[in-house]
Amino acid sequence: MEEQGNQDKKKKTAENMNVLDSTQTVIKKALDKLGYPKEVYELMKEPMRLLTVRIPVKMDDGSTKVFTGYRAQHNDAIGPTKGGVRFHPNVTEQEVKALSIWMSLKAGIVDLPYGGGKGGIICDPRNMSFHELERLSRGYVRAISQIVGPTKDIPAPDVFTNSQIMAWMLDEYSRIREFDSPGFITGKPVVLGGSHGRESATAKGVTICIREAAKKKGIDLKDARIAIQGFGNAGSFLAKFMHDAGAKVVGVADAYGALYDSDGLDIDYLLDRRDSFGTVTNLFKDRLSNDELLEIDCDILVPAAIENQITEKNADLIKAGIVVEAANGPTTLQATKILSDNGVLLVPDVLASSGGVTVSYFEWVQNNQGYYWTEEEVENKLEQVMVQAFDNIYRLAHGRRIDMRLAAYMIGVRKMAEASRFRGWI
Ligand SMILES: NC(=O)C1=CN([C@@H]2O[C@H](COP(=O)(O)OP(=O)(O)OC[C@H]3O[C@@H](n4cnc5c(N)ncnc54)[C@H](O)[C@@H]3O)[C@@H](O)[C@H]2O)C=CC1
Ligand SMILES: O=C(O)CCC(=O)C(=O)O
Repeated sequence: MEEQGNQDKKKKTAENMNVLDSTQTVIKKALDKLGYPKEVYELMKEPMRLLTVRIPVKMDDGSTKVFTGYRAQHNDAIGPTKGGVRFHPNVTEQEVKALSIWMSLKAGIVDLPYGGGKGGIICDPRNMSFHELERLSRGYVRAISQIVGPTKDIPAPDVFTNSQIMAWMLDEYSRIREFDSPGFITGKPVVLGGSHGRESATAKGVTICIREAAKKKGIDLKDARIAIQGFGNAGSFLAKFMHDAGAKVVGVADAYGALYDSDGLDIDYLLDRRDSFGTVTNLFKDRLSNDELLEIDCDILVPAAIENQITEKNADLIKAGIVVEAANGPTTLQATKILSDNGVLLVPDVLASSGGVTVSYFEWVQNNQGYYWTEEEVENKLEQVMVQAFDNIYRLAHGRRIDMRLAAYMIGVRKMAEASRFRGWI
């Protein structure tokens, strides 16, 4: 089946699609607005540490394949670094670096005692067997074991990784260190010390942001029309929460195309039929393209898949009045400006998707204290954190007449800059 990524077509434009470059641009603006000297930007523009590893894996057919992986640690002035591990064919060093910076910003925004980290392996798990994936996951942990750990850098799930992969990684780490160490990783199965509510946490956080943004725009969520690009962990739970809230989910997309129904899709059926990689559209003949999904008539649009989906090519064609970024980096800077000029309320990734790392933090705290919370406790705490974070950023954006992305970066970098200064690094 042909993947519908529209990357190649988009690369031909002059628009800057380099996610690291774009992030650096906004970090610089945020630090300038906060009045920090240029040394602070020099420190923050790149991760402090990046490890590249080569992981040999015995494949089921007896051959050996060598995979390239990365772990980036952006800044550990506040505490251990933290962030997911992505298994995807398009993983690059630049992407992992940008993703680690975004994790630092998220930690600042929701006030967690962490810096940002992120990992990735160039691979396509959709074409690998269960056992090959286990060997790859364990090999990655062996390769990065020196720089990670519960007080150093704590991995978690991201695109095409899940609680099973976290379980193998935990087991491998515990074997290397010769003690059981649940706080090494989050997003684990609950029976291995995972937190209730972590699986749905990213989507819960996005749901709270949608609710708050809808209030600002005077949109009633009941009967609001929503389109979601991505039907994996973030996108599928979100579809369920929106459906349960009475909204009409009129469009969903995965890597192979999109489904649309102006009367609302049958979300329970789609959830039942989707596979573990968030694929569901392949079951239908009548599909739209991913590009078409972004442009459908709806009130709320949620990119929940990969980077660089909303660009200067399609930003003007977006009909939604609210765009909430569940994915990391789905909108280019040029497109951010176009949406803002068009009066679209854009809730940026570093805020909207921070529910995942927030509950990961709760998981780590529960592991450290050996005392576990109910799902209700987790959800109440997440609600408080997200509402506060949304309010801080919305108020700053309005007060300073800037877009919410810049406001989020200003709030996200501040504590890290202060901690780095107190440590005497800058
Ligand atoms: N899982 C988590 O806790 C968090 C995830 N995120 C972000 O949310 C986004 C989605 O992540 P998950 O739902 O966890 O991943 P997932 O692996 O569960 O699902 C990924 C979805 O994206 C689709 N997809 C993959 N390649 C695509 C392409 N080239 N074009 C269009 N769609 C494509 C897949 O078909 C699938 O539906 C990512 O940007 C991730 O970094 C952000 C914060 C936390
Ligand atoms: O749960 C975590 O620690 C990290 C989640 C993540 O990778 C992200 O927010 O992009």
